[in-house]
Order: sequence, then structure tokens, then C-alpha cells
Amino acid sequence: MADAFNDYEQLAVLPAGVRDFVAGGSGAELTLRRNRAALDAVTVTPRVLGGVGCPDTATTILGTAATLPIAVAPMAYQRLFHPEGELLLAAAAGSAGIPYVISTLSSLPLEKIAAVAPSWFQLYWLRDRTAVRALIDRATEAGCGALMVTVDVPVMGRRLRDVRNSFTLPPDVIAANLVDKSTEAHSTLNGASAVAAHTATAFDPAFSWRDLAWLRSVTEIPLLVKGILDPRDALAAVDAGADSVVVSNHGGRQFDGAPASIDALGSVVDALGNDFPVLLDSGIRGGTDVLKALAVGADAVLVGRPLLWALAVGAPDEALALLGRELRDAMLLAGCADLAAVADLATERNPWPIS
Ligand SMILES: Cc1cc2nc3c(=O)[nH]c(=O)nc-3n(C[C@H](O)[C@H](O)[C@H](O)COP(=O)(O)O)c2cc1C
Ligand SMILES: CC(C)CC(=O)C(=O)O
Repeated sequence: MADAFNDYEQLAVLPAGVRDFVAGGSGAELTLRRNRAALDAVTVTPRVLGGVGCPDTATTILGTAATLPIAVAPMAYQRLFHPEGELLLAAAAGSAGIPYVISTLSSLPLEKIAAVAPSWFQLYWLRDRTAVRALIDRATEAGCGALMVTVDVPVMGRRLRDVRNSFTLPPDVIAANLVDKSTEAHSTLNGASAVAAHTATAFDPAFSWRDLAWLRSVTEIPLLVKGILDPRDALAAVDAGADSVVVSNHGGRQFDGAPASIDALGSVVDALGNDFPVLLDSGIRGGTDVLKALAVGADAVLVGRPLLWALAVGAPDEALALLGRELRDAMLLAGCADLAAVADLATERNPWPIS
């Protein structure tokens, strides 16, 4: 049993290459580290004597009712961490009452995952437009409640840990949704990362606003654009028909030099206005981080790596229960009866970060 949501990284027993694939970032991992330093540097001034008692964490995210302002971030290849992979994590999300986001690169077919819990589908933009269309249709048919299109991976960031490890997927972990390309991440060329080689052939590096407008024209499903950091791009996403944006630097795995997501959040919220739904990810490691993100202006967060470590331990349900408890504790300590009160808290970026 873990004591804190962030404990599972220590508890997980995984091959070194898999551990590095999860923990690593791109380049010198500056943005990866910045995510944590910036969240640590945010201070929130608590309110007192509000008679809170039992804080209410319930919300609605893009029309989906959720018990917490949290969704499971889309993450590829979850059978790397547990034989049941996506099914176990999605079921835990379903029991916790929060949305699970199925990755384009899930290691089980999206239909099987959507059958165990209310899910959204994350879309990577493939060179093959017919394949993109097929994924949208399959996700819709499977009952996915929203489409989250990822816009910060024209190509995978150079993950030096994966390159140095010549990281490849084991034979039983496949990209189950991609009919022709499901096993391409299994062999390396010249000691490169096989995952990087696969995405370089599969993903369209020229993905553009015009494609996003096309996507909007072919589906009425709620559309989230994941990977926004600049307020001008946030406005362009809204122009293209997005229903929400996810402020994200992909957990420091893409452009190494990007700001921390929490530092980019304020200007995006200012540009879009308080009523437009904005999500955030990258660096959320506990209930206090969730509260900070909401106090700075997010409506909800995506939680990433800690849930993969928890999956490896076989305890994603316990992890989500802990995260919920941490959020309720943080709300009580900060004097917030509900999430509207969290949005009203005063925040500052402390010039003397703790670490
Ligand atoms: C192992 C791993 C796989 C990921 N796969 C995807 C993916 O398939 N699609 C996607 O949009 N983001 C993917 N991401 C990024 C996450 O959705 C999220 O943006 C990131 O993990 C947030 O950072 P954090 O984990 O440090 O909180 C992946 C992240 C990790 C660690
Ligand atoms: C295989 C990758 C493109 C999946 C991903 O988004 C990531 O590892 O960050």
C-alpha cells in the first residue's frame, strides 16, 4: 500500500528500458524538470473558517460527469506495464468516476477498452488520412465521449534515454489500433529507438490548422486539442472549432525548451476567457498539484506517469483513491468547499522554489 499518489514510481519493478521510456524526456530534459520546479514554485493562499467539512470534488468535463476534476492522460502501450494493460487502468478510472483517454497507440483495440469504462479517444495525426478517418469512425462507434487530438508531436522529441537503450517493444506489445503498422516499433535500425522510428513513418509532420478544420468538419464529437502552450495557438484552435484545449508540453517529452505547462496556463486562460474549458497536464504528482492547476485557471487536469507506475504495481484503483483523498485534503486545508472555491483562491509564483 502506498502512502502517497507519487509513491508508485519507487514501488514499480520494471525493465530498465521501460522505466526510462516512461520517466524520460527529450533532449537534456530541461522542460521535464521545469514542469516540477514550476509547480513547486506556485503558492496558493489558503482561506479559513469557511465551515467546509466535506469538500465536493465533482464536476463536468466537456459534458462528461466526473467525480474529480481529473482524467487519465492518453499513454501508449500500457501492456508494457501489466498484462491487462489499458483494461486495468481504464477499469480503475471507470470505478473512480473519471474519464479514461485511449491512446491511438494503445496496445489493445480501442473497442475493447471503451467497453470497460467511459472513454475518450486520443488521435495522432497519421500520414494516411484514410486511417485517421477510420480511427475517428471506430472511436465514435465505440461510444467514446470526446476526441483529443494531439498537436505537439509532428515527430517524436529525441528521447536520448530510448536512443541509448535502443528501446524496442517486446513482441507481445503492439499498436493494436493500427492495422498495417501494428508491429513496426519492434525492431531498431542502427541502435535507434524503435518507437521513434515507427512514429517517424506513421505520423504526419506537416499536420496543420487546415487538417484540424477538416477534422472538425467530419465529426460532431466534442474536440479537445492537446499540446497548446501559446495563447495565439489556443485562439486558433478555438477558431478551428475546438471545444477545449489541453495546455501541455507532453510531460517534457517533445520540445525541450518549452515552458512548464503551469507557467503557460495563465496566458491561455486569459486569451480564451474563464468560461472556455481548459485542461492542463505535465508534472501533476498529487492532490496539491491538482488544486494548484485549478487555482491558476484550469478546469481539470490529465494525470500521466504516476498512473503507469501504479499500473505496474497492479494498483491503479488504489492510486486514484489516494489522489482523490489528497485532493479533498488539499481543498479542506485551503478552505474550499467545492471547485468553484478553488478557482477563486489567490496564487503566486514564488521566486524561491523549494528545490
Ligand atoms: C509512456 C508515455 C506514453 C505517452 N503516450 C502518449 C500518447 O500516446 N498520446 C499522447 O497524446 N500523449 C502521450 N503521452 C503524454 C501524456 O498524455 C501526458 O501529456 C504527459 O504524460 C504528462 O506529463 P506527466 O506524465 O509528467 O504528468 C505519453 C506519456 C508517457 C509518459
Ligand atoms: C510512442 C509515442 C509517440 C507515444 C508518446 O506520445 C510518448 O511517448 O510521449
